[in-house]
Amino acid sequence: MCSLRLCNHQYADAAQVAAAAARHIAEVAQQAIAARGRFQLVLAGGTTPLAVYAQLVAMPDIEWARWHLFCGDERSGAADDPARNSLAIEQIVLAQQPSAAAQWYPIRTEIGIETAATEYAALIRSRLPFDLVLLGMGEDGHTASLFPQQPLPSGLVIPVYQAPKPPATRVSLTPAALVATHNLLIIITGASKAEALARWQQGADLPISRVAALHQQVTVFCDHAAASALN
Ligand SMILES: O=C1O[C@H](COP(=O)(O)O)[C@@H](O)[C@H](O)[C@H]1O
Repeated sequence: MCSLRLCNHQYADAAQVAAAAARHIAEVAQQAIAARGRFQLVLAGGTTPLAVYAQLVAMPDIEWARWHLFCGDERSGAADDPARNSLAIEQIVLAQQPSAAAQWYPIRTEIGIETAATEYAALIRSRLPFDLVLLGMGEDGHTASLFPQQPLPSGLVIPVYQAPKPPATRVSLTPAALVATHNLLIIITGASKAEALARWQQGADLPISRVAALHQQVTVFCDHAAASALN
């Protein structure tokens, strides 16, 4: 058990976090499909979740044709830009599990971030609530493309300008959209995240803490390295 109240599952390393997160997601998927006939999953960007996705596609008994895959945020660029979160998801998930492709909803930043944000808001409005939103956390406490020192956004999806982490222009689901979900799972690994995780524990006003505070039951999986500065 980790001492951050919300960090309720601590594992030895990033590989164990990925395995546990994949098991958790698969369990929630089974329950959602039994209850509602489909599983609506919002995928996190960045590098941390890639090992989770690799674990998921290798799992037997997953009904990929019933999985509906959304993105929590996207970086601007062409669809095949290596910086795009969607490209990694397509290469890891859809290349292995093509039956999920018909229910795959990337944020199309190639059409421009304002238009893409408007388009994605219209798409998800009719799909809420999600079944599970998966989030990572950056070294500055950002999550999705919600960065510190930005005004609290309204609506469901926003264009982001001047992000401190490249690329500067992005599209992000807002806190209101990210918490419109039955389950919220946050994964945090590595020593480079330790300071931000400790700041969250101490009550700092970070995007990750703002989002987590809006959901009643947040699950956080972290590894020992990320938890190393917690009290
Ligand atoms: O830019 C982003 O960063 C965060 C954290 O990424 P990671 O590589 O440190 O895991 C990620 O959660 C977000 O979706 C992404 O666009």
